[in-house]
Amino acid sequence: MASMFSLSEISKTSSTLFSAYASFAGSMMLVRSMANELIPHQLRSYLFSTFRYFFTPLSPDLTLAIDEKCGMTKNQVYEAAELYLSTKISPKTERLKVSKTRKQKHFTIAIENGETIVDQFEDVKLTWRLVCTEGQKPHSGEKRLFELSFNKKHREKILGFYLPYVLVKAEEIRNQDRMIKLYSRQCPFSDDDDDRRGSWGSIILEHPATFDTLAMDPDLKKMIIDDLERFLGRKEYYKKVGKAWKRGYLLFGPPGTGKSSLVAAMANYLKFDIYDLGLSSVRSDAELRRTLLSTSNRSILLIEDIDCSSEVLGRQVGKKNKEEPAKSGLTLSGILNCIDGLWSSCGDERIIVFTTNYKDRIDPALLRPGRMDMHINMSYCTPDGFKLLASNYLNISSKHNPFFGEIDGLLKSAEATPAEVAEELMKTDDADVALQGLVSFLKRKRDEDNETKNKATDGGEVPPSIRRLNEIVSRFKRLKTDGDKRKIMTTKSKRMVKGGSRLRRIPY
Ligand SMILES: Nc1ncnc2c1ncn2[C@@H]1O[C@H](COP(=O)(O)OP(=O)(O)OP(=O)(O)O)[C@@H](O)[C@H]1O
Ligand SMILES: [Mg+2]
Repeated sequence: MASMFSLSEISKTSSTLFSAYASFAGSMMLVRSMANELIPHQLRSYLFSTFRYFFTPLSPDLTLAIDEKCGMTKNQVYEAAELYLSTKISPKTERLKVSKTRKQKHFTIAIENGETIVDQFEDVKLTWRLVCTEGQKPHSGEKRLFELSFNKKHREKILGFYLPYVLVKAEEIRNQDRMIKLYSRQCPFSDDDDDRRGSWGSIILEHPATFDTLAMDPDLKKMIIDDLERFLGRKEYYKKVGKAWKRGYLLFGPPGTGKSSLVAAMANYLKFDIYDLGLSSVRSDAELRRTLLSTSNRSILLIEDIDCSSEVLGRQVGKKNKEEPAKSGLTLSGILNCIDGLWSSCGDERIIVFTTNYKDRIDPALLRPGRMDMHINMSYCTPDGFKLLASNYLNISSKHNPFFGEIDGLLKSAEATPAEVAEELMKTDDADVALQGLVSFLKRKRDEDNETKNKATDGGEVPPSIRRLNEIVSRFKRLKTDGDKRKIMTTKSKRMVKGGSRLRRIPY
């Protein structure tokens, strides 16, 4: 056919095309290498980006790059995003990273390099993407960042509301998985081992007490929870009024009324660690300062049985035996000043709790107005307290139960602690038998109380030393049966062993 090219013509055309392309490519390479030689690097990248700007269609999206680090420190937004996104993983995600340390309760799940997650915030659709690249400098390791893309018109909303929302959500997730620790001071067996003195050892606090399981006056309980909530939300307020962001509680009441349980409930509620400071092991102000400085924010500093500590604290004043060196150079007001001074200059979200069985015996410095923000009286078991314990321990309510009325009446005339009532309720699974046992126990208690009162009226007031002895005996009886429940919180726990003439705690 006339219109058809002959084979030789086709090969001629293609060889012409090829040589034209080769010469074009050659000239481009030449131009490029000349440009590399002649145009400085910065100008070159500017020209390229301008070129790209004019020749690529305008994107309606904005991408925020959220680097893992800000210089040397961790980027809070990156950390929060990592946690937040672990709850947003969709079934479409193809690669995930799973990890767990020995002490973590749950697996940590995170997306892998290149994976994307789509999130919705009000009417805005957002896309998160994890990008991992090799660091540019040798040994600089992997560089990780999240890219967050969304429509440009939502910039204000995302920066002003969405990212703060991610930070809050991440904090909530962190708190859910956070394990609360109970710190105690490590005390070396040799008094000369100064290096280890004052350092803290910790175990995971697995005390089950919560505000729901605590038998106490419902109004008081609500007041404490409200107080804690208000405290947590008042960071700016404390700053404004120029006060350290801390709160002090003095818990007082007879043994077994739930002081230590309340501290555990507070810690569980706030997700704060507890630092249990046994004052008897602190030898000097310097040691105390060092010890307190190594406690962390969002924690409760617990000083149990402060009335007993005052004996330790007073030793340097009333040293009876001149041969025996003073073990403590501390006074309570010295300690309080140290705590005040340190915490007004460093540390946030601190709670201090002192407990005592005898409020009337403690140093007036502690009771001075403004020192402890709340004085909480943990009292004997009330009818309301009993109802809660019955529901928790036996899963029964007051409805149609013939024992409840009688027990309510008995609780008004006999002083029984929640620990004693709980002890009776735990004796058997049969609710009626347990309640019957509690009735007999309360009657016995009431008769004993009356007997003591009668003796007091017959032969004058019971001397304080006898009263104290009675209290110690009843406390001991309770301890013997209730010991295993107390082992975590109390300072008189199994962690103590006898060493020489003193009781010493086993370091963790
Ligand atoms: N108010 C309460 N509500 C619920 N359980 C309680 C309460 N008080 C005591 N218990 C029970 O008694 C046990 C001992 O209580 P806890 O150690 O809290 O008393 P405490 O007031 O600290 O005593 P102590 O003055 O001897 O240190 C708890 O583990 C708990 O089982
Ligand atoms: Mg206690």
